[in-house]
Amino acid sequence: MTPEQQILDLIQKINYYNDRYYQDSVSEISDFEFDQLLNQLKALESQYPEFRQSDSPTQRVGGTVTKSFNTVYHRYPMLSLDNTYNEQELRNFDDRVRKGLNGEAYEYICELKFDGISLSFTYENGVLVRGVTRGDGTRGDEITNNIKTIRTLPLRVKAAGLPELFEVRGEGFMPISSFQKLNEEMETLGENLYANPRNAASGSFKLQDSAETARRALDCYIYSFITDNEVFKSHEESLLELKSRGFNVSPGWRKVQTIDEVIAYIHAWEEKRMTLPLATDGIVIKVNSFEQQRELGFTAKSPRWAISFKYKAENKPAVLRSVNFQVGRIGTITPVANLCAESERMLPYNQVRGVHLSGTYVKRATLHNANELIRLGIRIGDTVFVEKSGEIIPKITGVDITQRENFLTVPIDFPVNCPECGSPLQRNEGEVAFFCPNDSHCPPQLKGRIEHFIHRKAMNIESLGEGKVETLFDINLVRTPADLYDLKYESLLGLEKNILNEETGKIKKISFREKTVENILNGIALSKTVPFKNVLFALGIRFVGATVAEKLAVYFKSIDALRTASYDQLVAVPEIGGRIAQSIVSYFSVPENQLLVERLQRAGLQMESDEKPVVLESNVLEGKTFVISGVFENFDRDDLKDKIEANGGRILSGVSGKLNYLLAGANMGPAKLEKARKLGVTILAEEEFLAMIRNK
Ligand SMILES: NC(=O)c1ccc[n+]([C@@H]2O[C@H](COP(=O)([O-])OP(=O)(O)OC[C@H]3O[C@@H](n4cnc5c(N)ncnc54)[C@H](O)[C@@H]3O)[C@@H](O)[C@H]2O)c1
Ligand SMILES: [Zn+2]
Repeated sequence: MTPEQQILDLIQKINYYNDRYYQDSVSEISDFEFDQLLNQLKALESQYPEFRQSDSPTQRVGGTVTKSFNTVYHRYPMLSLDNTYNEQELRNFDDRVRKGLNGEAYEYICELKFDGISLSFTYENGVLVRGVTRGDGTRGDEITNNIKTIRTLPLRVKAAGLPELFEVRGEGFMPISSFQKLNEEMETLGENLYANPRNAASGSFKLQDSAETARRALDCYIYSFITDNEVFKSHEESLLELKSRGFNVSPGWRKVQTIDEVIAYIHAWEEKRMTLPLATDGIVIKVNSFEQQRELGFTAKSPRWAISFKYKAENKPAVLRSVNFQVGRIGTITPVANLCAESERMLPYNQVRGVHLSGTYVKRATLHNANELIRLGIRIGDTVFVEKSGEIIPKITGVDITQRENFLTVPIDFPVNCPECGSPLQRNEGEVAFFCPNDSHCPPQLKGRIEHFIHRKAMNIESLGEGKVETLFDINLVRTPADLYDLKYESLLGLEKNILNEETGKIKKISFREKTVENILNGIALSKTVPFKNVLFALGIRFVGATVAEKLAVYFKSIDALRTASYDQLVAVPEIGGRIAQSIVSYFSVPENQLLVERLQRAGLQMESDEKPVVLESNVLEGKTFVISGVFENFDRDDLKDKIEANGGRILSGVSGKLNYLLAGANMGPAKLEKARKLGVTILAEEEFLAMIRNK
């Protein structure tokens, strides 16, 4: 490859990973690997400046804005930070600072680098008015409703002594405990898991449904204060002031005088950060004086007065003792490695503690699927390398072949039969995972189906959560979701079970007391009013997630129409592809499933829907956006919304510069009207709107 091709090739790769990371909240490679690609590109660009591209990822902030939110221009650009993984480069940074400041004395502030997403909050007269993501650094997504779910973020602060308009910035993050809870939930729902808390935070701050964002218990640390005119002299002063005004400033920061002290701070936190309730991926070092920050200035992508030091994920040897094959809710087989420290190789497995890695002892790591076993080429008895991705989830990264001379190793046999029910395993063409096809009798699949059924997004029987389903399942009281509707007070009262958590070794006692039983039965009774689309989702048909279930419910309107639909009828539904259609046809061809649906029908669940599909009347409003406000004569608001959509228009949630029309009824708020006028949005009366759609 010529250097030019190499440069173009790297740019293409980096752009791809950037898109996955910032838009889809997915990391396909580790941060370290990503940063190495970026460094290769930097090196090539400085060696061959003639091939440098003006829009190279070395020259700009990696993120973008999305179509799902209002785009807002930042008053002050939101930049990235230069980063390094080694101390020598940190000393080089210090040299540049010293030269840049011509021998003036200077101080640094060291802070933890929180692993989440960068957010900007604007306050007017002390009131929080806007929250925006970093986006591409110049423009971001306005996610005000979502950031208002952060409990530690003050909606109002004492304005005395502060400018009328100011901005604070911080890192929005998902605490590790929320992250683990969220992933457990995603697993029950059969959805893709988040690889780390950063990706989970990024995905959760950008949800359309703020109520769901609120449930995910996000948080934010504030680390900067920005205004037009200088209020504080230094970063230190602003941190202290932010704290005293009620902002959530992380207490770990420290002022130091020399780069050696910076390095000592880095060492001090390397292990200690693992005990924090959130993920951190390094340290940020900032020149303290604002005056000096201005002297040093910025590059196109980052300030010259700051740098981040990123910790390389700790990687340690471990011994692969055995592999378990777990059966998931939809029958997927996942190999899981049982590990121990090298010094524990000879201990019986129930006495091992595991490898100490990034703050905890690790005994297990997922191996994902059969292909991963082949890719790694590992054998039982091997010495393998383990690290935690995003410092949370342990993963095997490779094998130390040299150790094979010293220890006996044996190949891993991927099972041919389901370890739980003995059925021969299958694998669909083009998929990596093997699965157990016995979905009507395989115990973990049956139990998983019930857990999915009662989930908040399905039948919402939350009173049955946390081990109760397991209890009822194990004593054969509930083997299918339909059994829930036959439960009696007397058969539940007094039941008890101790459940062992294999990871922590702790035992949890589940007991069914009067109040519990009442709650359970009430929850079950209430679930009979849950709409058809939820019931359909609750059945847990493969590939029928919540969105697909809603589409099917709107289109077919009843379970009877759906279960008799042919493959051809199904693929004729917009956005329903062959894979989903096939899965639905197979589902309803299984006698157990037919019986289940009949029993649920008899129990009185909602098996019909009255939701109207959007029938397109015209496209006169195509590409036009609307906000509806106030009261109308001929329509209620839902009708209006339907009308707009039926004619190709789109509804936005708030007035912004991007909006085309504000549809104004009687009694609408003057503030909204005023804002629309200011932004030059066309204001429509009901009559004018009717004329528009009559002209189609
Ligand atoms: N794995 C992948 O596929 C992939 C893809 C793209 C980017 N990345 C990672 O993301 C990095 C680039 O992202 P970036 O531009 O956001 O840089 P960054 O995350 O390395 O550093 C800048 C960010 O740090 C955050 N930050 C946390 N604590 C802070 C504090 N105390 N003070 C100031 N800022 C603080 C801010 O959000 C700021 O925007 C890359 O270096 C790479 O590691 C990974
Ligand atoms: Zn099975």
